Amino acid sequence: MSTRPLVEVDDLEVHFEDSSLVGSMAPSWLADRLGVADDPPVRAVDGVDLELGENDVLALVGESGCGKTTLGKTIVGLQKPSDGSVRYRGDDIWKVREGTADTDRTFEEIRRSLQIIHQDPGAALNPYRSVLDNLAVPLKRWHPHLNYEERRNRILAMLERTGITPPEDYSNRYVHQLSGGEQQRVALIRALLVEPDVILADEAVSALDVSLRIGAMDLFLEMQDLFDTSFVFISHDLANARYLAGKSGGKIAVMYMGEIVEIGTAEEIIHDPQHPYTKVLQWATPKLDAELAEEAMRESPPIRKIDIPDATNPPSGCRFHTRCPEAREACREETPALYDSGGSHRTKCFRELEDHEYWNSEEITDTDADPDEYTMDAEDVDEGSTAD
Ligand SMILES: Nc1ncnc2c1ncn2[C@@H]1O[C@H](COP(=O)(O)OP(=O)(O)OP(=O)(O)O)[C@@H](O)[C@H]1O
Repeated sequence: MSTRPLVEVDDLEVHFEDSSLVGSMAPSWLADRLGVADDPPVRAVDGVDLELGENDVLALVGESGCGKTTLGKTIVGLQKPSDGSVRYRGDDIWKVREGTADTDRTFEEIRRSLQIIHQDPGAALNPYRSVLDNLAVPLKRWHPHLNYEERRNRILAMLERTGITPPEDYSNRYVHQLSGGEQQRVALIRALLVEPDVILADEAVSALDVSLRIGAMDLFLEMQDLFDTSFVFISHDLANARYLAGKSGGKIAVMYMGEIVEIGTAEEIIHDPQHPYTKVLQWATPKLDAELAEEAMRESPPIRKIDIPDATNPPSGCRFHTRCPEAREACREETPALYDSGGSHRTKCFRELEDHEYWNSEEITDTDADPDEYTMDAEDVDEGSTAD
């Protein structure tokens, strides 16, 4: 059996020409007049290295706009990298797509193997067709040899497995007649029916009521285990990431301004966070640890400034230095790498290096943040979300 990772992300960059939305459509004189002709690109993903194994779980977490969706879409081949590569079983996805890879693998095979579930499950389903008709679509495309009866049997079996019972009854209902939770299950079945190796679930549980969220996450993990599928979960909520990575033995990757700043197991990230930004996320997720919640909320946020810098012009050195309470002059001047923090834990911070000049350089200080100004969207999950 190959020990090669299922997906390898190597020095990945996705930069969006911000001006392209206007500039590409407008004549150059108009782009010049609008002042968008030479706008720097948005660095949505900027130098990310990652590996995803077979039957693996990765939870990508970070605040809005940090690049989670762009990275996720690039991992499953829906977004073209500006630089770097994403390889599926050793083959560069975009080279395969463009016909320049030295392989027998087709892009169709890669597309089938890498699936996505959106935040709004209804978006991927036709509300005015029955559940059966909706679920027949991927089967017809990827398993054209199946006849009607075989397709129906597979769909009914999947409905039953995911708790949508009685399946005969549900299969005839229109999608718009289903609850949000039921639609999410149908979207999951739709992705699983093509037997993918990886499913990207982009904020797939965020839209659900808190009471349904744990059940939905449990179902994802059960299906992940049952079908030996790897999952990349995107969440702005560290509590969800903790639950998903903790229960599956997977990893959490914390993103900030297009970069992964810390990666490790749920235990490492939650109980031993090293990066100052991860500590901010933890502070902003009060229900993460009920015992510490009250105490933490009384404290000031572990951050100097609330505003996220401009993604077209990220700060020099460590991108978090403008907000980091631990920042020193060295952080402004030099860019940290992901350093070994023990085990599978890696942290992009000079504080991991005992002998780095960081320790002798001057502290960066400015105004303290007011806790009431802190606006990060910290959605709660209930007590049951505590993963051990
Ligand atoms: N097609 C695009 N064209 C230009 N800029 C884009 C495009 N897609 C994303 N961006 C920008 O790239 C950055 C990262 O966006 P992305 O959606 O990946 O972040 P995110 O962490 O998933 O955010 P959210 O949690 O709000 O979905 C943002 O500044 C966003 O405005």
